[in-house]
Amino acid sequence: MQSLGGIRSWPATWRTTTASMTTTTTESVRKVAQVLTVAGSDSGAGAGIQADIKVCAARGVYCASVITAVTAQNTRGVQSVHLLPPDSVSEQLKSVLSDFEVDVVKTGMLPSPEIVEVLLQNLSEYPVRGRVALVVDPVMVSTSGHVLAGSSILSIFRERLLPLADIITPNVKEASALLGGVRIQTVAEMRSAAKSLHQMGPRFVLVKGGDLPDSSDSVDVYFDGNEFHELHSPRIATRNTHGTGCTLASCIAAELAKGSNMLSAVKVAKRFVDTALNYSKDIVIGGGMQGPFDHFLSLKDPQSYRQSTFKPDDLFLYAVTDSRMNKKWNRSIVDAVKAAIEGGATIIQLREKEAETREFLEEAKSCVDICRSNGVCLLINDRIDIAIACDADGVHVGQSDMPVDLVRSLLGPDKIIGVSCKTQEQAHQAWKDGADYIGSGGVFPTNTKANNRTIGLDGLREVCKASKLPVVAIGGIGISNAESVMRIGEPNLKGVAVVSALFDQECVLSQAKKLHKTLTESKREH
Ligand SMILES: Nc1ncnc2c1ncn2[C@@H]1O[C@H](COP(=O)(O)OP(=O)(O)OP(=O)(O)O)[C@@H](O)[C@H]1O
Ligand SMILES: Cc1ncc(CO)c(N)n1
Ligand SMILES: [Mg+2]
Repeated sequence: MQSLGGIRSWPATWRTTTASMTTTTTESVRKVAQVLTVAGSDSGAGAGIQADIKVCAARGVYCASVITAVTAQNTRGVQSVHLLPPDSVSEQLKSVLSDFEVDVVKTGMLPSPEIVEVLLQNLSEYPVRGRVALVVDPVMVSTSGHVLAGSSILSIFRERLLPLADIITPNVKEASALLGGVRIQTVAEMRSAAKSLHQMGPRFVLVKGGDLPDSSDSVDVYFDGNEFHELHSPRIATRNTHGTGCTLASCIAAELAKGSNMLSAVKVAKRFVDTALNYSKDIVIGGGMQGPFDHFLSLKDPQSYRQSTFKPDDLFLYAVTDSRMNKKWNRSIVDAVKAAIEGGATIIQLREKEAETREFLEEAKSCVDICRSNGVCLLINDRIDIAIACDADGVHVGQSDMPVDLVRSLLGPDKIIGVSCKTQEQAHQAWKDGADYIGSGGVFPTNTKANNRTIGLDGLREVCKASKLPVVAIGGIGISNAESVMRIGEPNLKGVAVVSALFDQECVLSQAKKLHKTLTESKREH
């Protein structure tokens, strides 16, 4: 198989040629993998064009769309189907194929022989970029039993479209229809159907077994003309399987567009469908028998959204946990966090250098619940993986941890990122990289952090002056000296972060209350 380009990025000199001149620019260009889906619109957005675009986006591939039909569909079934005129389909195809560098064309609902004809015509006029380029999902009947493409398309499919296809992905009913109605009720019959379909000309065949009766596994049969592969996954008990077929085919197309070989693309796609079904097995969208699922693995219960978005004033009394201190005082992280919040902490950071990952994750999840129900943000020190896994509000990183811009790209735009800065240069960089706040210190000598240079109140003032970001002071701060810190009077110094002053104490609650009082008084005075 010829390999495809995939995502290419080259920073080298780029030459653009126009009719009148040649310019040389050193700007880098980033080519992206591109799929074109030719399919029907599903108003319920679980299948069809809408699914295809979501899958490609989820897989990091651009997806252009040519609409062949507009269906009125929901989770109860298909209410109507409106075919677009073949001329309109043809215009859409020309627009995309004449302009975009399409790597892979994926077809879904092709509801009439005339529409297949204009597709074939355009594919011959505008060869696509990759030569492994055509994924045909021969959509015919919806799971609810509605005909999306009738028997009139069978002969043009068999004779002209399938021979051009790199892969076809029929479900058992579609495989049966293409083969003139043969019985397909077992994996053995799926294998024999795959073989017969291969003789119609596609390079690879995947017969999907989502609708195979009485199977505890969901089995798909792949045939490359030589060898069979059975792809098994446990059948997921869910009503949300609408659009699995479109999703599988689009994911195959997306992986091919990135340069994958066919078998790897199919395996990734199967795993993607499986993961998405599992993630969304209990979501409720619509009142009918077959619901859509979540291609981005990110739909959430409205209750679970972050209660409070970050405000600079949240840095006022910033509590940072420490496992050694909790051990020493024989309390859990969860109890420490509860007491700190009750005493007035306005933001929490879990800084657990010694905890085992599994244990830390469980504790972090409990802390997220506590913080969220109190409207207090929870950050994780350094461990981006834990922050993602427990859906914390953000992370705090040091200068030798993962760079802030990379953290931002991993966590997305709405998570909080704080970064420790000792110098003006670091403060400038924090702003450029998209941090939300700066932690600056150690202001005073501290035992909590070994080999940590003390910057003093002067150093803190410099960092504040160098940045537009809100700053929280850290290092050796407690009830006795918090006021002297706040007195430096820089407008972006929003509060103090404390470790020992709260957690290396017998009673976290009373220390938090005292510190909160001190800070409130010093705020009133300045
Ligand atoms: N309940 C399930 N659990 C796990 N995998 C499933 C389940 N249902 C379908 N699949 C998988 O989803 C993919 C699509 O298969 P299916 O046979 O349902 O296609 P389809 O009928 O064309 O889909 P649709 O018409 O609903 O879009 C296959 O890889 C199949 O194994
Ligand atoms: C538009 C459209 N395409 C494909 C399918 C198959 O799931 C569907 N239900 N609707
Ligand atoms: Mg199905």
